[in-house]
Amino acid sequence: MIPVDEALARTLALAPAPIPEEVLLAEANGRVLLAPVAARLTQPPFDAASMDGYALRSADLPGPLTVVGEAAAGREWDGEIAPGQAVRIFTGAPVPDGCDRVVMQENVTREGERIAVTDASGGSNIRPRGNDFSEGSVIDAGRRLGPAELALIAAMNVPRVTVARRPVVAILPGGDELVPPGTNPGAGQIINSNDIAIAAIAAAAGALPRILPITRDTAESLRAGLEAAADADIIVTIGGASVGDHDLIAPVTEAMGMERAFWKLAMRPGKPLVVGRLGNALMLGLPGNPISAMVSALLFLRPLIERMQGLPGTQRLHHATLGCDLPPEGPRQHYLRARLNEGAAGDRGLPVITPDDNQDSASLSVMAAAGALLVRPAHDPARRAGEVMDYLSLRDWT
Ligand SMILES: Nc1nc2c(c(=O)[nH]1)N[C@H]1C(S)=C(S)[C@@H](COP(=O)(O)OP(=O)(O)OC[C@H]3O[C@@H](n4cnc5c(N)ncnc54)[C@H](O)[C@@H]3O)O[C@H]1N2
Ligand code: MOO
Repeated sequence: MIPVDEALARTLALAPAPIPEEVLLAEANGRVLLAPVAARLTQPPFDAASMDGYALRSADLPGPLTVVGEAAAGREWDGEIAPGQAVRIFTGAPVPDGCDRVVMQENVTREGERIAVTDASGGSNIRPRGNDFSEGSVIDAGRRLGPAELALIAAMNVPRVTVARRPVVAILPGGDELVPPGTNPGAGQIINSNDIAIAAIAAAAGALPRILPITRDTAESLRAGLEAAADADIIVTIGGASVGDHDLIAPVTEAMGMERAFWKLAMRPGKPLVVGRLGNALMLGLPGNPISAMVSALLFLRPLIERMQGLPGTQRLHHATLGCDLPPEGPRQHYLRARLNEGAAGDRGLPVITPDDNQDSASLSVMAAAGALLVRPAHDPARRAGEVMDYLSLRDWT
């Protein structure tokens, strides 16, 4: 069994280079930028008022002054004021030449065209030209676009962006015992619940998941399922990854010519994970136990999808203070379902993390209640409450 870090390195080494595609900005949320974006203009393009009020010369304060015109957003006043003059101005309007200050209207009294400033304290209330960005300013490639980046690129007057194509992930649940949610399970049958979770993890990482029909525990059925998935970028099977007589992933994929990167790793849960290349696709054979499948997907599928979009695909470890004593760890790196208490500030203000007593790799209720996976390296010595430990958040699945 290889260690988790080596297994992840071998998985990421399989990732093909990201494939660029151009999309409208309106379709780019959540996508990863593959080509840098350069601003086509300077923002703001002119010195702009940041308050509704009067534009004037500081030297003339406190007045009285004469209002000689009006400037609004989209309607500039293109004169130049003389000493003793002011221009009525609204937020976003270009500040007329000669003015070095906008006094907000609450600090001004006005009679006819005459104003006097009652309070001249405060700043200039002028946003200087280029205060936000200048023409040619660059947003680097390699970051995922969210609302703030989209607005910035739009303001830069760039309507289309080059992003990574979303990898297509075919998901193949397998097992004679599985029936879909909403059906009446017969004797020995259980509800297929894994595919939906794996699809959600894949989608959150930026992929396009496609759930395929449940395959049966025969080599023919599994082979047909794998063939139906062959044009995906990544094929993810669920179940049958272990060594039982009905666990067909290893023998069938081997017979189909899979180049294995590894099978089995020192990880708990998730030991039987198999990863490799099958035809033109990459393949991850996840273990069937629901928590094993989800943890394997978080640790391997998510980084692989990220790497295929040009992101690093590294795990985002956080720190927390342990809420209880723990016995020494076994030979596999352990990802324990744990509750995170952000309110109870532990050492250095870190949240307090406490693993659940039930670490069964089939217990979905524990997983759903957990906010975190506490990470314990293989052979980690006994730990005392109060020690600082690593964890993966289950809140930011992306
Ligand atoms: N002799 C050994 N037995 C097992 C070993 C081992 O090393 N030697 N490893 C164990 C570990 S660790 C795991 S994890 C499991 C994984 O087994 P498989 O990948 O072969 O999974 P299955 O046997 O097909 O299923 C396990 C369990 O999960 C349920 N399941 C499967 N698919 C779904 C689904 N889509 N939705 C909901 N539940 C699903 C299935 O009914 C089983 O209960 O092997 C151990 N055994
Ligand atoms: O590792 Mo299995 O993944 O214990 O449940």
